[in-house]
Amino acid sequence: MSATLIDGKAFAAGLRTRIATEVAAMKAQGITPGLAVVLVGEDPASQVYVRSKGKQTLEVGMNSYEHKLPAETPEADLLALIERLNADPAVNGILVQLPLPAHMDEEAVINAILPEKDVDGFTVLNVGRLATGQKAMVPCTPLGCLMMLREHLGSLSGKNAVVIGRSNIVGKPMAQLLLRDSATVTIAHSRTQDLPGLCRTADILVAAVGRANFVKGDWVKPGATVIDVGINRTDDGLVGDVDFAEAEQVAGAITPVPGGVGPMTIACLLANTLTATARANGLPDPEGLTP
Ligand SMILES: NC(=O)C1=CN([C@@H]2O[C@H](COP(=O)(O)OP(=O)(O)OC[C@H]3O[C@@H](n4cnc5c(N)ncnc54)[C@H](OP(=O)(O)O)[C@@H]3O)[C@@H](O)[C@H]2O)C=CC1
Ligand SMILES: Nc1nc(=O)c2c([nH]1)NC[C@@H]1CN(c3ccc(C(=O)N[C@@H](CCC(=O)O)C(=O)O)cc3)C=[N+]21
Ligand SMILES: [Mg+2]
Repeated sequence: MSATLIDGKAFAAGLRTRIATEVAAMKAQGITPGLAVVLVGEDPASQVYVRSKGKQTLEVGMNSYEHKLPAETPEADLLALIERLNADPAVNGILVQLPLPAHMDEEAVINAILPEKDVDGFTVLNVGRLATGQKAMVPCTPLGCLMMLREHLGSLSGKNAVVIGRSNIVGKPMAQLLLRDSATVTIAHSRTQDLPGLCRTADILVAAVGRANFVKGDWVKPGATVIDVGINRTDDGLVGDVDFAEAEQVAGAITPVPGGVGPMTIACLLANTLTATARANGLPDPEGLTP
C-alpha cells in the first residue's frame, strides 16, 4: 500500500494564482496590498524564507517592504520600526521573522504589531479571537494545513485528530482550527505518555515537533491523513518530523518535506495579507482564503 501524496507545492501555486487575480482586481480600484517583513540578525534559514516571501509577494502583484536589522539592534529601535509600519497606510501586513535575538522580548515585540496588520496571527488579540470563534487573522502554517486537510478529506467533523507539538505558532493554533471544524482534538507534547499508541488513534495526524523522522510508520493508523510540519536540516538534506518512507506505506495520504506544508505557509501569508487589505478598505473577505 502507498499513500496519496498531498502536493503542497502545487496547492500553493494554485492559491497564489487566485490571490494574484484578486490583487489585480484591487489594483484596478487603486488599492495595492503591501507586506512588510522584518528580519533581525543573519540566521541563514530565516534569510532563505524571507527571500522567498519577498519574491512571491512581488509575483502576486503586491508591494514588498523588507527591513533587515543587525542582530544587536536595541529592542526599542525594533519597536519604533513597528510603530512606523503600523502607521503606514501602504503597509497592510507586518511579519516579524522569528526567532528574535535572545536580548529581545518576543511577546512584547509581537504584541506591538497592530492586530489588523498581524498577518501571522500571533498577537494575543488574534489568538483570543481564534479561540473564541471570532473573525481573526489565523497563523499561516496551521491555516495551510487546514486547507490541505479540507481539500483531501472534505469534512473533518468527528474525525480523531492528534497534533504533536504545543507551540504558539503551530501546535496550539492548529488544534484550534481542527476543533472549529468539529474534529475531536488531542494535543500531544514531550510529557505525553504512550505517544505511539495515541497516534494510532488518529484519523488526522499533524506532526510539529522539530525532530527529524520522529513519527514512525507503526504509529500511523492505516488510511490516516498525515500532515508533516517539521523542517529539519540533516546530512540527508531537508526532512520532516515524520519518517516518510515508513509512514507512506501505511497512511492514506501524506504531505512530503519539502513541497508540503512549507510552500502553503508562504501562500497563506499572502492570503492573509490580501484579507487584511480587504478589511482595511471595507471590502468583503476574499472567498476561500479564510477559515
Ligand atoms: N513548514 C512550516 O511552514 C513551518 C515549519 N516549522 C517546523 O515545525 C517544527 C515545529 O516547530 P515549532 O512548533 O516552532 O517547535 P517548538 O520547538 O516550539 O515546539 C515543539 C513541540 O514539540 C514537542 N516535542 C518535542 N519533543 C517531543 C517528544 N519527544 N515527544 C513529543 N513531543 C515533543 C514539544 O513539547 P514541549 O512543549 O513539552 O517541550 C513542543 O511542544 C519544527 O521542525 C519547525 O522547523 C515551524 C513553523 C513553520
Ligand atoms: N514570524 C514568522 N512567521 C513564520 O511563518 C515563520 C517564522 N516567523 N519563522 C520561521 C518559520 C518557518 N517557516 C517556514 C516557511 C516556509 C518554509 C518553506 O517554504 N519550506 C520549503 C523548503 C524551503 C527550504 O528548502 O529551506 C518546503 O518545505 O518545501 C519553511 C518554513 C515560517 N516561519
Ligand atoms: Mg519555537
